Amino acid sequence: MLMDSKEHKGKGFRGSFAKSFHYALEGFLLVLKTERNIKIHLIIASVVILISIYFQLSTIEWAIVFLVIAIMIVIEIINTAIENVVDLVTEDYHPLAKVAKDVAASAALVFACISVIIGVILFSPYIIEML
Ligand SMILES: Nc1ncnc2c1ncn2[C@@H]1O[C@H](COP(=O)(O)OP(=O)(O)OP(=O)(O)O)[C@@H](O)[C@H]1O
Repeated sequence: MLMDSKEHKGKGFRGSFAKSFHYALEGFLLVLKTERNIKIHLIIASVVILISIYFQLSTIEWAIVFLVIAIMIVIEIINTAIENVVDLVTEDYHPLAKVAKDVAASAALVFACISVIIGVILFSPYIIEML
């Protein structure tokens, strides 16, 4: 059984959980350090948060803002993982490597477009009111 084999290796639940958390954090820091796109997303997210503070969004609007930011960041993280796996499989040009990377990147593009639409829906009433 899984539990038995883990206990056999001397890894209790807490030990393995702490290790998993550590590796996940390492992964996130690596993405932050190496991926240009994630830096751009974080800068845009900071600007959106400042605008949201200025307009004093409602609780549900804040929840939408954070959800959109979180989904965008998660897509970039998964995209980075896919890119690395593709590079691990082949360093040569391969049509399937191109498909995998381009399709993964398209997820970020599609959600970026959706985010803009959500942003327009969310902020346009505040902007119109200001005019
Ligand atoms: N092994 C490969 N075979 C075929 N095409 C590839 C391969 N590696 C990359 N490409 C093509 O080059 C594009 C850019 O790939 P690359 O690995 O440089 O990602 P990137 O543009 O640096 O992504 P990001 O900016 O998110 O890190 C891919 O979207 C794909 O079209």
